[in-house]
Amino acid sequence: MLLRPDGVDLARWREELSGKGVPMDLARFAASILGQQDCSASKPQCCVLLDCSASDSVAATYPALMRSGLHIVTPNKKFGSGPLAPYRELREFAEHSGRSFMYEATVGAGLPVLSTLHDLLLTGDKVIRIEGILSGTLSYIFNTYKLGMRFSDVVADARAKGYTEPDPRDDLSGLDVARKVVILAREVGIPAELDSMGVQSLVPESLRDATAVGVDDYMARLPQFDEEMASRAAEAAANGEVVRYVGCVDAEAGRAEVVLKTYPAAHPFAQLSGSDNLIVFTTERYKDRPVCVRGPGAGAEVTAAGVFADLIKVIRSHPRG
Ligand SMILES: NC(=O)C1=CN([C@@H]2O[C@H](COP(=O)(O)OP(=O)(O)OC[C@H]3O[C@@H](n4cnc5c(N)ncnc54)[C@H](OP(=O)(O)O)[C@@H]3O)[C@@H](O)[C@H]2O)C=CC1
Ligand SMILES: N[C@@H](CC=O)C(=O)O
Repeated sequence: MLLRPDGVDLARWREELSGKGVPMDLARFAASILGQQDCSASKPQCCVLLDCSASDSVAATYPALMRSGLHIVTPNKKFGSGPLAPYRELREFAEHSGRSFMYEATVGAGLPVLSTLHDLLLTGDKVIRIEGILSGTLSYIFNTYKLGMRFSDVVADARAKGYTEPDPRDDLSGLDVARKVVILAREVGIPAELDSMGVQSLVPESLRDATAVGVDDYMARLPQFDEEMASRAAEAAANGEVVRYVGCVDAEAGRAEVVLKTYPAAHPFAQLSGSDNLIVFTTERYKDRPVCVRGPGAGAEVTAAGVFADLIKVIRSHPRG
């Protein structure tokens, strides 16, 4: 892993590294590693791929990289919510080979969501239901937006704060929440696939079709949705309700879904602030008073902390690689 020295400009640092032949594309880097000898045999130290991109092509290299001896730490949801068969194979390979696949930051960023779930399962608890506000971006938008504001301004603000995905369409379409729900559902044994998840988009058809335009064009077209959002929010407010985007895993029914619902203003989902996530685990052990994990669920600092904690765990549990 290469760490940028304090005070060095990112662009200049990148230029310097590529001048020294350091590959800056993770997928190409992966290919170059695979061209070498078995990583675990050739290097005594712990080798970890730290994928902090949102790239499908980097995620596709995980199985081969793990077979070559690397551990994988990532906040990237593409592999964990990708096709089920390779996902299961990688988890099984990791289990038998002692390689680690660590992905805490894929759900709730730095919040202990997956580790809490793992500990509940590890100690014999049975999950009944997982429900929550799983998007820092959508939470921020709903918590910040007030009548009279422009919806598009609040989205731009969330993007500037580093809460959105590299492509904010993933957040506004509900796809990012659906990915997190797939990851959670698989933890409790539901063979969830992203394609079969019912996802309700926050933005209208006309904007959803804008796949051909780039992110900046999309952001420029977003004000077209301002009026519709204002009338939707006004309607909910007139009924004393708020609109929230919620992911739900019903472990008993073996079902997972993402829904846009209205809640009374006193509901815990309506009481959040900023980019807060709130994940509620109802289990056999915690049936009457479920376990709740709450806190900021997006942003560079908290996400980096989640990734770093995973990295430290890998290094500690594999001191010799
Ligand atoms: N932002 C957040 O709050 C959270 C993010 N995540 C996840 O973290 C990941 C990163 O998100 P975020 O930091 O917000 O996104 P950014 O767009 O800020 O950063 C992504 C980085 O990945 C780099 N990148 C993309 N493809 C490659 C590649 N093939 N090889 C090397 N570098 C590459 C990009 O470089 P370049 O700019 O040159 O393209 C960019 O620097 C995503 O998977 C996201 O889902 C998870 C939890 C919270
Ligand atoms: N874009 C995501 C970032 C974390 O996964 C979000 O808003 O929650």
